[in-house]
Amino acid sequence: MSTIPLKVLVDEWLRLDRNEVTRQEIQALYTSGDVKELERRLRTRIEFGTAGLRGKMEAGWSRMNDLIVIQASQGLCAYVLAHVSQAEDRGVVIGHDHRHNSERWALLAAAAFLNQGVKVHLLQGIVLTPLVPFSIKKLGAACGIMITASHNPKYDNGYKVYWENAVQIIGPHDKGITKFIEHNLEPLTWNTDTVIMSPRCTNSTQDLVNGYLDNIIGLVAPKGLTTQNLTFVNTSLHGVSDDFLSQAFSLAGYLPYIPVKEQQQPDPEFPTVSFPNPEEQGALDLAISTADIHQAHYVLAQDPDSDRFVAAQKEPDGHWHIFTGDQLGIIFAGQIIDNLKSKGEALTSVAMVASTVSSKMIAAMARLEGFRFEECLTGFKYIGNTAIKLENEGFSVPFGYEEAIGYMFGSNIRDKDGIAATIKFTELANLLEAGGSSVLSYLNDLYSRYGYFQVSFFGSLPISLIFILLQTSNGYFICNDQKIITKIFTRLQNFCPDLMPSYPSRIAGLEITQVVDLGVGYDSLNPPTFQPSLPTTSGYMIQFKAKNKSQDLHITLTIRTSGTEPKIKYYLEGDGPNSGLVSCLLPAVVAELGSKWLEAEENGLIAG
Ligand SMILES: O=P([O-])(O)O[C@H]1O[C@H](COP(=O)(O)O)[C@@H](O)[C@H](O)[C@H]1O
Ligand SMILES: [Mg+2]
Repeated sequence: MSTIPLKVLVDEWLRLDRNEVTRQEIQALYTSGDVKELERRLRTRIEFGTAGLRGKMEAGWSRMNDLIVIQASQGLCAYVLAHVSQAEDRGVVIGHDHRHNSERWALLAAAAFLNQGVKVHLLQGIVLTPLVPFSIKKLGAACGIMITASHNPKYDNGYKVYWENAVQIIGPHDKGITKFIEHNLEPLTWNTDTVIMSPRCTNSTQDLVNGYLDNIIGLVAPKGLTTQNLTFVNTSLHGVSDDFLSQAFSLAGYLPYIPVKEQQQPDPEFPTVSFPNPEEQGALDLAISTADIHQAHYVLAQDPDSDRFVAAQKEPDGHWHIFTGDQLGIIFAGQIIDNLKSKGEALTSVAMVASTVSSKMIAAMARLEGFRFEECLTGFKYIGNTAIKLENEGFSVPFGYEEAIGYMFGSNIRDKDGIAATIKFTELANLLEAGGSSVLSYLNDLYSRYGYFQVSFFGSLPISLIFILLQTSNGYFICNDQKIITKIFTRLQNFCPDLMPSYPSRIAGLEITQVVDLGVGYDSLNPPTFQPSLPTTSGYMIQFKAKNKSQDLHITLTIRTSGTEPKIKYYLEGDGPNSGLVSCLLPAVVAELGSKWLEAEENGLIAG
């Protein structure tokens, strides 16, 4: 589209779009001569990112709207018909969350599939994301769609796509589907009125929800084995989880949790949080104050589409410890390994998966316990597909995780699941309570068994009291301008203009010893091909390893562009024999990353 005159793009939009609101948006921008905004909206087409299509709900090819949903569904349907056997009758599973437009887009997607003769398994009512992969597997469907923007701001919405293996799509399907979308741009139907009445549209939502909950209950010990002395507060962050979680608690035999009333019901306006992302600082404030009022022991939280999970524990001094994504990953891995060991099961045929930007603690556990650990690219689609690959090699894969508070349990859902994680966490907390312990103590126990890993910073201040050998510090910079992002990464790839490629050679007094650029497929330590062991990824992603020989300090620093939000994310892990030095080093690395590498001030980046 790069050479097409803007007027042609405007005319094409007005020719195809039948939604009066979005038509008017483009018309008004054209009438007022807002070329800049029209360029932003119409010059490029929205692409599959970390979790499908995701963007602002407004008119334009680069945004989320009716036309984009129809075109994406038509292209996906044609691609599935061409690549999946018996796709017509196996059908597509379609679910949606509670966001503005979500139900309408689920129906538009359903209409597109029905129009091409493909059966639709419509999950009716508001559902949670993990129900889609569960249903695909249960029904043997050909693919699945979930309309959600997960944790993004209220103005956004999205379109997650699952393949027949019930995992979100990766290459080559993402590129293949994109091509098919480009060949199916002419909308064939806008009619959603007949979808539900169609004989090819089935509704077994209640059975599927029951099966989904049974599956989760199957992950925990039978009723009656836990004490009930603990009080839990749960927040759904205005998302979809409460209905499902309350049922799961009851089926598991747990006493009901105390919901954060103001955030309990699905609300597309997300009125009490500016970002409904449980990873954001402050997102748990209301839950924590509710927990204080009720003298609760733990706070539990799911993200709005209920595929992610976070928790906090009240410490004896009254301070709340919010577990990081890596800490929860380590805790769940420990819980599963301990459980398998208590049953006398051999661990040699067990495998676990984590993304390459997650802590390496599970690798340390795997070495000591003798199970297999495999890392993969960022994004749960890679974790799910890696788990299936390992299963095909004969391993059982009871757990996988990513630092972005995503956890996968058992083999029936190869995706992260906030309800399953909440139930497993609650089971563990109750079990530990029976032995006079707590989840935080259990984490410390795991540190001393397997090594000392800890996320320990609040801003730049170390807050952990745990003795640390290896520490991580993750964060991000907000950047809304793609051109600035390109400029920043191009500069990093050409740091010394005389050398090609030439990445930075030092940071915070450490010497860079290895650069792996997964955006271009380059590993400085793998001559002569310089091919990295992980595949290349769309967007930017560069991993640096650095060391200070004299003080025996090491860091791994990964910088990447988010595929769901306008952010440059960084993931930093450091180790050395002197934990005090590591504690001082990490903020110094973050500071230099911001000021010198990313030139945050000059580029108008906002640190998160
Ligand atoms: O939004 P969710 O809960 O589906 O989560 C999605 O986005 C997260 C953030 O991705 P990024 O770092 O590219 O922004 C990913 O970690 C996750 O795998 C993906 O499923
Ligand atoms: Mg989510």
